[in-house]
Amino acid sequence: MTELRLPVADAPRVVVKIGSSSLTGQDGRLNVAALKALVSVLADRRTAGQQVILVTSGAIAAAIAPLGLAGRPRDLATAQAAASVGQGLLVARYTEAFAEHGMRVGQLLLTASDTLRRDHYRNAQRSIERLLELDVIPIINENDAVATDEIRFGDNDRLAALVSHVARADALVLLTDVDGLYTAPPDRPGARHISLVRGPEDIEGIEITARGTAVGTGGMVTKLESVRIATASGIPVVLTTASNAARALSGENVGTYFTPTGKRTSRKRLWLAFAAAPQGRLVLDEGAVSAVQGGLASLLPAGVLGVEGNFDAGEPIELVTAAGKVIARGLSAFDAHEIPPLLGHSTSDLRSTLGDGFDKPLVHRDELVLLRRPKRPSKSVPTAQARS
Ligand SMILES: Nc1ncnc2c1ncn2[C@@H]1O[C@H](COP(=O)(O)OP(=O)(O)O)[C@@H](O)[C@H]1O
Ligand SMILES: N[C@@H](CCC(=O)OP(=O)(O)O)C(=O)O
Repeated sequence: MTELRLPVADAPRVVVKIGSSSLTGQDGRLNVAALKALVSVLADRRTAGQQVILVTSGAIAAAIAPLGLAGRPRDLATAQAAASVGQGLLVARYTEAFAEHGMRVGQLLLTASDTLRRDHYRNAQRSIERLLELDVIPIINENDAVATDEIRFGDNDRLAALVSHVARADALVLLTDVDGLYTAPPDRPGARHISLVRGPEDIEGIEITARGTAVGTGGMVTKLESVRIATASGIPVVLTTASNAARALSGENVGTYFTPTGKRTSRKRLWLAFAAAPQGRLVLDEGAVSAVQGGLASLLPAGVLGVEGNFDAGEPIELVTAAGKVIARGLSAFDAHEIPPLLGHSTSDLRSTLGDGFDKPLVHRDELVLLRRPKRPSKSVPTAQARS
């Protein structure tokens, strides 16, 4: 075990996500041996005192053979029907496999909004908490059978990160078919394994693809999105193969380790940063960009050059530099059409000319989330290492 990985080995509560690629064989059928091997590792962790939450893919893949489908369905209706058939089969297998270790499971099927809308979030949180108190292993998948294209993740990577936030987990382990992140898709000659990532700047310029395996969804793109969500909320992530699960959970130096980049953030800020669809933009001058990036300032009309889009007060918008780079997201305090007359004026001017109610920030700092932090001055540890 390495000291760096202690937060995973000692995590009181861990979320483990296993992808479709690790649970299905070449023939598209559920690989029951792989499922049982994972269950055995998780059961050992539970016996050792760690609380375990499993986010598992595999419902659609599990239905390919029984329904006689040629491959993974591409249209939403067939994918939903396949998920409905396969989910039952999948959970039945988990129920049997955990029962062999004397453990019970509970199924939760969530949609994206269940992890982000306030009332749904609290319900999911209460439900997971109670299952854990009852010593039940929560088994979670996306509710594919009812999730429509607009509100669906499609992959389980981002769902796992949001579940880690909902469940206040201490670590997230993503299990897939590659032993971590590489500088390019691993089948590419010269691709090098990366063992440690301390922030987005450590992986700038690496090449990743959204195309996963034949049965997986999202490839490395959604895994890095998941990492971004979890680490920004203070949760360390290990990305490795399913066969390394036991070693990853006990803190051994396998796969890629992503250290936290921030502290646990509120549900509202999480939604703003990762899920909300921005309805417009404010273009900031250089002074406003530095003030906002400093992390403590609200956005005042004096530092805004322009407004784009047609949004209402309270809706999410992007804050961008004059060159169009998005630096933050926030909730607008004004309707878009109210903003142009305010631009360039100080709040005291606005109070004297337009009256109370117009002297407030366009975006209050409590409703603002930075998306890019200024670069760290230096790196002391090389992170991309040649594969041995
Ligand atoms: N830079 C990269 N490093 C590692 N894997 C990558 C990279 N770019 C693309 N990939 C691909 O991502 C795939 C895993 O994604 P996916 O098939 O969606 O898995 P899962 O079903 O486990 O979610 C790997 O098989 C790998 O080929
Ligand atoms: N919810 C889907 C999972 C979608 C999927 O394949 O996700 P992933 O394994 O993260 O690429 C299922 O159970 O089939």
